[in-house]
Amino acid sequence: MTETTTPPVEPGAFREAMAHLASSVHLVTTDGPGGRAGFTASSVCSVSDAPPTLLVCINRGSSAYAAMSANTVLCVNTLSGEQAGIAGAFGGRTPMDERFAAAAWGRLATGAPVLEGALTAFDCRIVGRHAVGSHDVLFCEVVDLAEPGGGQGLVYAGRRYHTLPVTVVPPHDAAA
Ligand SMILES: NC(=O)c1ccc[n+]([C@@H]2O[C@H](COP(=O)([O-])OP(=O)(O)OC[C@H]3O[C@@H](n4cnc5c(N)ncnc54)[C@H](O)[C@@H]3O)[C@@H](O)[C@H]2O)c1
Ligand SMILES: Cc1cc2c(cc1C)N(C[C@H](O)[C@H](O)[C@H](O)COP(=O)(O)O)c1[nH]c(=O)[nH]c(=O)c1N2
Repeated sequence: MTETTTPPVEPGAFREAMAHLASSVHLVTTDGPGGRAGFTASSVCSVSDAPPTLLVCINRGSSAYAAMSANTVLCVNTLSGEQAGIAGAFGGRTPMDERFAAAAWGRLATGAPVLEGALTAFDCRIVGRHAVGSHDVLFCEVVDLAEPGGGQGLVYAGRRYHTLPVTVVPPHDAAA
């Protein structure tokens, strides 16, 4: 009997397909005994609102991985359209001190760096993790929120950054 096996999808073909998706862009930051670190992330998703929980996917090869693991806290800083430059700085190969020198930072409950002017920010404790392929999926309980910074969202799609257009919503009676 001849066995037929479906050829696996090549990583390059998967990434090519993924390049069609649009994602919000975040800086995931941490500080604590393992040191200060951060990276640009698009693989971030809401999991639950009770308790409020996000997931963050981090490549175990990332230079931020050891600090994220040791500190067990992180902040998801969601970027606005004016903050594409700092997404580049945190997107790899730039020394950590240079990444953090590119912006102003505060702190909330966990002590993880909170980006001033971020569209929104979620201060989190890492409550679970699951290794999948090259990445760890971090389950992050949200323990504090930043004041919204205002502005339009930054979107990564087609390997480029875009700013969401300003949407003018007509008043209810005008739309009737
Ligand atoms: N989830 C991730 O780890 C992730 C996401 C986006 C970009 N990146 C990295 O940023 C750099 C620039 O990315 P790009 O969009 O210009 O080109 P790309 O062709 O490497 O990636 C296209 C898309 O594939 C997905 N992707 C890329 N690398 C991945 C990985 N290692 N694991 C899971 N998904 C992955 C992302 O959705 C990305 O937008 C690359 O080094 C890429 O690996 C990583
Ligand atoms: C738009 C965009 C989106 C993402 C990334 C990059 C860019 C440009 N990178 C890659 C990540 O930012 C980069 O690998 C780290 O900064 C680690 O690089 P160093 O090891 O520090 O040089 C990334 N890495 C990761 O582990 N999870 C993710 O969700 C993403 N998303």
